[in-house]
Amino acid sequence: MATSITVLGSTGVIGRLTLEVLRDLGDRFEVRALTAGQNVDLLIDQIVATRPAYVAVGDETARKSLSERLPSEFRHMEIGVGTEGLVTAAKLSADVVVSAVVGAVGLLPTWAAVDRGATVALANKETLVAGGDLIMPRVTAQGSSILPLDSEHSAIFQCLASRGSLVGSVRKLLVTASGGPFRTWDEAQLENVTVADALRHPTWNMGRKITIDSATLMNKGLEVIEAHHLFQTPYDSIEVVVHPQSIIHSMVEFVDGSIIAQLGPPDMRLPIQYALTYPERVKRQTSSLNFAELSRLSFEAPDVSRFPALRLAYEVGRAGGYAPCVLNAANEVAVGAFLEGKLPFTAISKVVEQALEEHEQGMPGSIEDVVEMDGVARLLTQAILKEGRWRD
Ligand SMILES: NC(=O)C1=CN([C@@H]2O[C@H](COP(=O)(O)OP(=O)(O)OC[C@H]3O[C@@H](n4cnc5c(N)ncnc54)[C@H](OP(=O)(O)O)[C@@H]3O)[C@@H](O)[C@H]2O)C=CC1
Ligand SMILES: CC(=O)[C@@H](O)[C@H](O)COP(=O)(O)O
Ligand SMILES: [Mn+2]
Repeated sequence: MATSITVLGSTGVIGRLTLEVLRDLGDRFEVRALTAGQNVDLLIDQIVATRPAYVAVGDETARKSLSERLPSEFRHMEIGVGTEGLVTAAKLSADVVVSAVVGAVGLLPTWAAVDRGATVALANKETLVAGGDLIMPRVTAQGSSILPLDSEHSAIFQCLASRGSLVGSVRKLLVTASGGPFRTWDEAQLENVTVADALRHPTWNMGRKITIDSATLMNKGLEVIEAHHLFQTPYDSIEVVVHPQSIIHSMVEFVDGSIIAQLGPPDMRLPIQYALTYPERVKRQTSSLNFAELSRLSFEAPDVSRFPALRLAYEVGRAGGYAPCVLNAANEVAVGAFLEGKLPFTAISKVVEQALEEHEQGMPGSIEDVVEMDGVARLLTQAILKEGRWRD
C-alpha cells in the first residue's frame, strides 16, 4: 500500500523539491494534502499533478483566486485558509507530514501532526526553536517521530544511525556552516550590505528568509537549538564549524575520539529522500562527488563578533523558557524589515538582542502559550523598529 503524505508549504523551495523526490519515487507515495501561502498558480499545477484530497492557502484572497481558477474536475475540493487550514491539513490521516512552511506559522500544524502520532519530516526549524521544550516530550508521548530534513540534522541523524552503542557514546555534535556570503567581509563592509548581496548564498539555493538567516549566521544558531532538541544534546556539546564548501553536512564525535561525517553535494533532495524512505536507502540518479576535483575542504571557527546572532542563539538556548521563541519571532520581523529595505543588515541581530532584553521572562505551559508569546514578541519587535530602540 502506498504511504500517504501531506506537504505543508508545497510551493516553497523545500516543498517543490519534496514533490520532485516523490515523483521520482513513483507509486510508493500518494499525496493526501498540500498547502501554499500565496502562490496559487504553482499550487494549481501541483494539484493537477498529485490530486490531493485537501488543500489550504494563506488567506481569503488566495482561496478565492484558487477556487475561481481550479480546473473543473477539482472544483469540489475543500480549500482551507490560514493557520486553521494548515492545522486541518496536518490532522488528516497522512502517514507522513512534511513540515516545510517558513516561520513560526508552522507551530500549530506541526504540533497537530505530532499530536496524532504522525511521522513528521521537519524542515521548519523555527517551530522547534520556539516550541521544542514542549514538542519533543509530546513526540514521545504520542508515539510520533520527527525525521530531520535540514541538511545538518539529516547528516547527524545519518552519522548516529551508524553508531554501535546508543547511550552515552557521543562526545559532541559538529554542525557545519557555509559561513554565508559575508564570511570574509569586515565590519565596515557589513555596514553596506544590500538585499541582493545577502540573497547570494555561496552554496545553497533556498527561500529568502533562510538565505538571510544564513548570511547573519542566525540560521546556524537556529540549527544549534534544533540539534539540541532533536538529539537531546546539551549546548556545551554542540559546536559550529565553518566549512565554506558545504560538502560535509555535519559530523558526530564519539567518546573514543572517532568522528563520523556525512558528505554529499549540496542538494536538498538527498536529505528529503532519506527522510521519506527511512530507514531504506533508495537509488537516485545523482553524480558522485569527485574528490580529485574538490581538491580542498577547509574549516574555520565562526566569528561571533562579526556575526552576533550565533552567540544570541546559544544564549537563548541555554536560558530556555520563552527566550528562544522571542529570538525567533524578533528575527522573523527583523529579517522581513531588512528584505523590505527598511533595516540595515547589521541591525538585524541588534533588533533581536533588544527584543530579548525587553521581553517578559517565563516558561510556556502549552503550545498555545508559545503561539501567544510569538505574537507578543512580534508586536514588541515592531515597536522596537518603529521607535529605533535597537540603536540604544
Ligand atoms: N530551502 C532550504 O534548502 C532549506 C530550508 N529549511 C527550512 O525549511 C523551511 C522552508 O524553507 P524554504 O522552502 O526555503 O522557504 P520558502 O520561502 O521557499 O517556502 C516557504 C513555504 O511556506 C509557505 N508560507 C509562507 N508563509 C506562509 C503562511 N503565513 N501561511 C501558509 N504558508 C506560508 C510558502 O507559500 P507561498 O510561496 O505559496 O507563499 C511556501 O510554500 C524554513 O523553515 C527553512 O528554514 C531547512 C533546510 C534547508
Ligand atoms: C541546506 C540547509 O540545510 C541550510 O540550512 C544550509 O545549511 C544553509 O547554509 P548555512 O550553512 O550557510 O547556514
Ligand atoms: Mn541547514
